[in-house]
Amino acid sequence: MEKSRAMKRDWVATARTLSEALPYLQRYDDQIVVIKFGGHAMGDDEAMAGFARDVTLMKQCNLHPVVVHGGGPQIAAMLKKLNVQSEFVDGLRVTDAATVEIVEMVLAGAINKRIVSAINHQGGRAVGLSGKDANLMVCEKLTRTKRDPDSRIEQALDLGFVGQPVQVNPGLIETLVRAEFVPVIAPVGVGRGGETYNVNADTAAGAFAAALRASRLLLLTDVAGVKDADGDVLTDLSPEQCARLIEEGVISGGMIPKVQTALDAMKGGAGAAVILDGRAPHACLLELFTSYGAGTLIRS
Ligand SMILES: Nc1ncnc2c1ncn2[C@@H]1O[C@H](COP(=O)(O)OP(=O)(O)O)[C@@H](O)[C@H]1O
Ligand SMILES: CC(=O)N[C@@H](CCC(=O)OP(=O)(O)O)C(=O)O
Repeated sequence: MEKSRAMKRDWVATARTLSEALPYLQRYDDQIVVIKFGGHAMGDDEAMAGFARDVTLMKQCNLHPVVVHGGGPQIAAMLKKLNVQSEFVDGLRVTDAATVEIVEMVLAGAINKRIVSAINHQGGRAVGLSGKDANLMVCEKLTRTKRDPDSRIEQALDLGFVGQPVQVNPGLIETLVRAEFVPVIAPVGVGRGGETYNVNADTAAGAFAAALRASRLLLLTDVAGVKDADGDVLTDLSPEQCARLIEEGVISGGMIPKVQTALDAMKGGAGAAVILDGRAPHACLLELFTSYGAGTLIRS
């Protein structure tokens, strides 16, 4: 008797949570949400299954998820296995001709199909693509310079086949979304001469979020959100606050391009961006469908 009463209380709480989701389901009805699923956020098979289930639930609720995935740690493991050295400049992998082949194999092959299978296993209809399909993401070679500390002269850095998206053609994605599919996109771009480019997955996700005028860009990473100088997660940030935190050095390392991607995507047409911990169970659902949210919301 005692036990069944306690169970009933749990059911009521569950029903209340479902009921509280109504305004959020209405807000995101027929909206596109781009989700960047980073290599660190992927975790084991159970975490992958949880992510796939949440994505399938979103689609079932008539919210249109578009997944852009990374795979940095998985590329690193494959390069190590094949004895290929790799280095990073400003968080970007210097990518020579041999490396770009391995990057494409890992991202557009193994990881892309793992995510597609996981979503389809949950009853979704995922379709795996890379930026090469239908010229989805046309790139130019990324140019970077570095100031020599002694002469103060800017020197050009050659990162090889690292691409900067210059044109996103989202037509195929829009067609798939309307036909009830879930696009899963590997951040491999195509050059105007047909060459292959390795694109940072945050950058690729931001470019798609802007081109698709997504109502949200969710950047799943391995920290709870953007933290202040005391290490506390900030729930809301404006572009001005982001600029100040970068200037003060509170936002540093890999978080700088992530925040920059969020700001660029918003400038390009996305509604708002959220940086959140992809390893936390149901992170996307909590962010989209509850009043608590998760992570750091960046909006104007
Ligand atoms: N203010 C900050 N708040 C949160 N994380 C920060 C901050 N400044 C720097 N970081 C670092 O940024 C990292 C996230 O960037 P990165 O490792 O490139 O993520 P991913 O591999 O998911 O793309 C965090 O793990 C953290 O070490
Ligand atoms: C140019 C560049 O650095 N490309 C990245 C692409 C994958 C990526 O960004 O994956 P995560 O999001 O898991 O880090 C790389 O080669 O690692």
